Amino acid sequence: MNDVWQELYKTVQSRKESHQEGSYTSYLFEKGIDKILKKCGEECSEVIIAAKNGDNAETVLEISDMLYHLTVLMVNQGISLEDVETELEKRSKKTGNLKTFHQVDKNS
Ligand SMILES: N=c1c2ncn([C@@H]3O[C@H](COP(=O)(O)OP(=O)(O)OP(=O)(O)O)[C@@H](O)[C@H]3O)c2ncn1[C@@H]1O[C@H](COP(=O)(O)O)[C@@H](O)[C@H]1O
Repeated sequence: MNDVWQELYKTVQSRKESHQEGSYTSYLFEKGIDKILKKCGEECSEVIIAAKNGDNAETVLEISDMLYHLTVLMVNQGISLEDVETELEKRSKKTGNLKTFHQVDKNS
């Protein structure tokens, strides 16, 4: 997964650096942040509906769409894969998080 995601990240980065004719990614960068965020929101809703319907094949497609659009968002904002990896790594060192999250829930 890491290799595929790294490859995708590089492709998306190259689309940001130079416009490519017929590229959907270039189209998103041209439209800008509002469009990118709108697509992230849409894809998230589609993941929810597919999962709620118990359709795993459709859910996999929608998760992939979402990961792609999140990757475009990351590149747009200058967030690297390593930034996310570092955060996940940091969290992986801490288990037994139920109480922490429960407290956050109660306070919100
Ligand atoms: N992973 C993806 C990927 N997932 C989804 N999509 C596109 O995302 C779009 C979303 O579809 P929707 O039906 O939601 O939206 P739409 O109506 O087509 O378009 P909108 O006007 O709503 O944006 C479709 O056009 C898909 O083709 C993707 N487009 C590109 N990639 C990756 O990006 C690489 C570069 O692609 P290009 O930038 O097109 O060269 C590809 O090789 C892939 O690896």
